[in-house]
Amino acid sequence: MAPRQCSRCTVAKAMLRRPKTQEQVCRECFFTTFEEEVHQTIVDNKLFKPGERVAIAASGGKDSTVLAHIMTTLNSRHGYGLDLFLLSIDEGISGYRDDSLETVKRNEQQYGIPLRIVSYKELYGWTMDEIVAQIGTKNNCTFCGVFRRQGLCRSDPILYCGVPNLDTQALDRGAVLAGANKIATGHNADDVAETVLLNILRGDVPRLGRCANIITGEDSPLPRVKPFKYAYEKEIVLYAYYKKLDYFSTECIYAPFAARGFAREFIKDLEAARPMAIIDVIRSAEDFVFAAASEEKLPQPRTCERCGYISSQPVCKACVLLEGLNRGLPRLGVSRTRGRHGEKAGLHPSVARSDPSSGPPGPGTGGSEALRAERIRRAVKQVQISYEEAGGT
Ligand SMILES: Nc1ncnc2c1ncn2[C@@H]1O[C@H](COP(=O)(O)OP(=O)(O)OP(=O)(O)O)[C@@H](O)[C@H]1O
Repeated sequence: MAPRQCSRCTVAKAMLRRPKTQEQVCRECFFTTFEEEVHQTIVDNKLFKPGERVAIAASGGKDSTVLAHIMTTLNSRHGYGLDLFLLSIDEGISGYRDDSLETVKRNEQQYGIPLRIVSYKELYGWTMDEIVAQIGTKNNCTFCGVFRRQGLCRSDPILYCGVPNLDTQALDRGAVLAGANKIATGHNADDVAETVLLNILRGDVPRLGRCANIITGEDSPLPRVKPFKYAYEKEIVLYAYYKKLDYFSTECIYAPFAARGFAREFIKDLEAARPMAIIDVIRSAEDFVFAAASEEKLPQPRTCERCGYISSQPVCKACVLLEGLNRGLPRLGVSRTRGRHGEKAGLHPSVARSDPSSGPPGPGTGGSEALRAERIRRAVKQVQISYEEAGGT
């Protein structure tokens, strides 16, 4: 049987089936299509303006490494006129972040753009290793998520809501110190779809209205953008693999199950049944129309009276957490988010407590693993049947 030709160039041999579109393409066409789709996202959504100084939030992981590679490629190919640099937050997690920072240091050389590293230790006086020694591994993601940026960390996905600049954030501080106008993060389509789903499950309409935004904090001095909003995680991995990019692939040692949260597994199952489901979840969120009243429920940004950074409260969450650490009361402020929705909504406290924002969505939360797996299997089966019934192939 003759080898199948690339459906794009129709000359070269097809080497892979694109996870997003199922097209069979050669490697070169995969690279150019992937890059040009990101370029189109950037152009269509006016993510950057010429002359801007852009911090690429670089963890050393696959998403931000591919982002750094693509941003430098597109910046020179299409003449964006951006002043790019890598910005890394060193949370102080030995055996994890120190190793991934070594990768980012090599990326600095490989992509020829400067690197700025900002540490929790210098900003807050504490490393995550020291915090974990105080608080243990149950609520540690709350500290990390708040200090880095509420919700940048996937292990605390419920919080990465797209609400701009509500708390003291290491990335913001680092970006301000380095004179940036914008921060670009490696959040991908799977991350966004997962957040949409979590906000639906949680009934958090105000956040649902914003979580699919490609730009957050548009009116602030330091907006954040997600150039990979429509890029599938699988394609990012394939891109990094075929391009032989240098990235770090270990999960955080303090949240080893973080990437296996319920919503993430569900999104993966939906994708397996119908690849465009990820985009459809995002598009649904984009097209929701919300009552004006739901916006009013979001806390309005103000200035923290202690540190001066933008906060939703008189004293920002980072300052509350820090105060607890410094007073030897590390739990101070940790459980404040509990009941914010469930108990206020009149739910029984035991139901409200299953609110996943109170901890990383590891396998242990809210029912046994077997029950959860069964629920997912049933839900996916329903999707498959209705999809087939609808004439899907
Ligand atoms: N320590 C860090 N320093 C700088 N940016 C970070 C850091 N951690 C996360 N980010 C930014 O937040 C995005 C989402 O972070 P998350 O923890 O969900 O990791 P991820 O999806 O595995 O991404 P990556 O593969 O880039 O690590 C990253 O793509 C990156 O842009």
